[in-house]
Amino acid sequence: MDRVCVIGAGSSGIAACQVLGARGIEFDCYETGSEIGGNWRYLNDNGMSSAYRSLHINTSRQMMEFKSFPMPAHLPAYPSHFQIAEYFDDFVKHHGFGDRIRFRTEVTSVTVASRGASGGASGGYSVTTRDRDTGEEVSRTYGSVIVANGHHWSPRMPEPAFPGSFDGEEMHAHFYKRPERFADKKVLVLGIGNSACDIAVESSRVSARTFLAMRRGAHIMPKYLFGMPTDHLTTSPLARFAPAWLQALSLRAMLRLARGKLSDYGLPEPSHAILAAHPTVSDDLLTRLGHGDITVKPNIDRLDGSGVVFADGSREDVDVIVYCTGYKVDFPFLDAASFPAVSSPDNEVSLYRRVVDPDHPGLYFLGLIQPLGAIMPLAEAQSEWIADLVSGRAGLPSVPEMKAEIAAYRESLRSRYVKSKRHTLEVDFLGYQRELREERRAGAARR
Ligand SMILES: NC(=O)C1=CN([C@@H]2O[C@H](COP(=O)(O)OP(=O)(O)OC[C@H]3O[C@@H](n4cnc5c(N)ncnc54)[C@H](OP(=O)(O)O)[C@@H]3O)[C@@H](O)[C@H]2O)C=CC1
Repeated sequence: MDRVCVIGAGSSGIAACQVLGARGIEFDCYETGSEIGGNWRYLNDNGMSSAYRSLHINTSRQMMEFKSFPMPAHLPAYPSHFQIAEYFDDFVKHHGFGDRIRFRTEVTSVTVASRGASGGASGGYSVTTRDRDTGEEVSRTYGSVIVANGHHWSPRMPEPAFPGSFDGEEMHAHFYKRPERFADKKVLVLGIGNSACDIAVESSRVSARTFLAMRRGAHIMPKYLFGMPTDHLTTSPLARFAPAWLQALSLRAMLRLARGKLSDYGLPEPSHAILAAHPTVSDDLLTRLGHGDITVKPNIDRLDGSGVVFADGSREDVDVIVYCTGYKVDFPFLDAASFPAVSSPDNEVSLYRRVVDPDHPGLYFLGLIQPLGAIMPLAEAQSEWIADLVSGRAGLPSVPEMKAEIAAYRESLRSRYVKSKRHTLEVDFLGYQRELREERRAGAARR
């Protein structure tokens, strides 16, 4: 069996390492930074973590833990990034594969190798790495490559850029770490995703004024409903067996009961259905709005020197704009022309069951999903399927069948979600696990 290359030792990469190791599949894992944990390693020296000092995950501990190593019960329902990074360290120690990760080693290119170079069925892939300390570049050939470099690290600024010019400071959420920099300033936070809400809440505690501008409303979900983490309700037996419309209806009723109308807090009522957008989870936002410490605004219309003019024609003086406008799906080591399935500037991804590039046998993408829930257990389930494929325990359908599944998935996104570059990777936490289980069964039958 060919040796496997795993790119990245964040939460998805380490899930792959664990599964490959347990199946006796040889692998090398390359990580640009000095430690594991990816996004969850605050101030990661790979430069790719978007974590801020106060970050706590917004899915519950039970939702995010790996099946092969549950999170300790003493951790809170919503652990901090410090606790999550420590849990990942313990996960790697527990499974004993730390010595297989080559730290401070950046993958600079992955290209299709000439047929036979790896001894595998396909030609395999030539993976070039650069040692960050010595600068030494090495190329090795692998039959299979698992790409797990994350999709929340490459900042996406507003597109197109807003007209006009701004005299103050502009920054993307990726670079935000602590609120002190906003002390006594007039801060404008753009977006209504999870970064925008967390950053606006923090800013509102120290700033002179905080504005939160958005181009549409969002159904703000609390972290707790009826005394339990909200995602315990969304993975309850009702959610397991009820159709999507019934889940949405009951969630809407529960939110209305517990939280009231969003317009009561000064937020625009969303024009989309409740599960038609990636959830924005925040308890604190509504309180900060109620305290009058955050002022809601519509989208920016234009930048105007010392301030900003909004879509409703109002103008405010602003010192700092924080663009919480999401991230690009980005693979700097893949040439866009050679790997079009993952190279769309609009985050469109064409992968069979969100993992397999039909035109590149042996190339797998891990954790390249955006669940209504946590990525970690899904990356673990994807890794089990990839291990089936690598070890020959499962086979894939034909290329046309895979492309038909991709087209059907894209169509399902179009019909369900608000059109946005942030809704190209969405999967249902439970439904996607079911899908992978069925795929593994079907794959085994194809051998
Ligand atoms: N505590 C946690 O666990 C946290 C998790 N996260 C996760 O990280 C990921 C990234 O989140 P986030 O950084 O919030 O990014 P998102 O992509 O989720 O949200 C981007 C926001 O910016 C808006 N936007 C994009 N472009 C423009 C524009 N040109 N003009 C106006 N608005 C614009 C989007 O609006 P539209 O919908 O119209 O496109 C959306 O409201 C998500 O998966 C999120 O759940 C983030 C922070 C904390």
